[in-house]
Amino acid sequence: MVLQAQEGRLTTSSVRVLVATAVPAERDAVARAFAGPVDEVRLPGVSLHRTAGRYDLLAAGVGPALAAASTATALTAAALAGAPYGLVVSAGIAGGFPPDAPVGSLVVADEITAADLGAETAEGFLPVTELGFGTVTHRPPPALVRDLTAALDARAGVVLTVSTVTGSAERAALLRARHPRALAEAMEGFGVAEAAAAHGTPVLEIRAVSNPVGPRDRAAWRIGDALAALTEGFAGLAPVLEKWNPHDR
Ligand SMILES: O=C(O)c1cccc(C(=O)CC[C@H]2O[C@@H](n3cnc4c(=O)[nH]cnc43)[C@H](O)[C@@H]2O)c1
Repeated sequence: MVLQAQEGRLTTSSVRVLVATAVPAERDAVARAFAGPVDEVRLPGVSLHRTAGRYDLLAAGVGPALAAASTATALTAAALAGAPYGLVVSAGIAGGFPPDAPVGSLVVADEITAADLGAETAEGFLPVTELGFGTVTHRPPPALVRDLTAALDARAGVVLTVSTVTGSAERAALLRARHPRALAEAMEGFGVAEAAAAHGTPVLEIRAVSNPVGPRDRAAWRIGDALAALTEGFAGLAPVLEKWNPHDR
């Protein structure tokens, strides 16, 4: 690892970054932000696209379980090779809660929260934490979230992880009532964050909004616009990471 003096502080200039998207189209949108060739690295169970710089891109699968399994595989392989990642980024398109996260906008998670991990009871939904288990929220490094939000002209807030895409105004309102700071919902962030936490690795979630959270209208999803916003977001991420001190949590 190369340590450099920057504005009087020591920063790490060679943190390796694992970016986990759900599908190859999202992974390729991230790749377009980086110049130079991309090499394929095959591991048991997953395949990485390695950029000329410090980024390994992984199409980790749809949903929190497969995303966690794929991310854990990549993290373990890197650790065993003696080249662990210093940061994991969950990235892709997402539903945005109107009016705070409009279609085409970028959201950086300051909390990554599993919205449906718990139990329905007569008194309503209880998260697993209230049942005495585990966790439902991971918090990315606040300084990095702040700097990225400013650099990307993005919004910072809670990004929910759901196993079922919201398809009604009622469900959208219920989620917002339970999570008033929620800006977006997607299906992988919490799984990716659980894998990162198991390795003691900081995590980010960056989402480009392709559709409003609410009544299902799949034909209206602006996937192309969201993928373009994702590419732009990752182009802006690199300079912020250059300055990031991983010890600033
Ligand atoms: O059909 C395509 O060309 C295409 C290109 C890129 C991505 C997709 C997906 O379907 C990605 C699925 C992925 O998107 C997230 N997502 C997007 N909107 C929502 C939502 O409203 N609620 C929950 N998740 C959403 C999610 O992370 C999915 O895994 C297709």
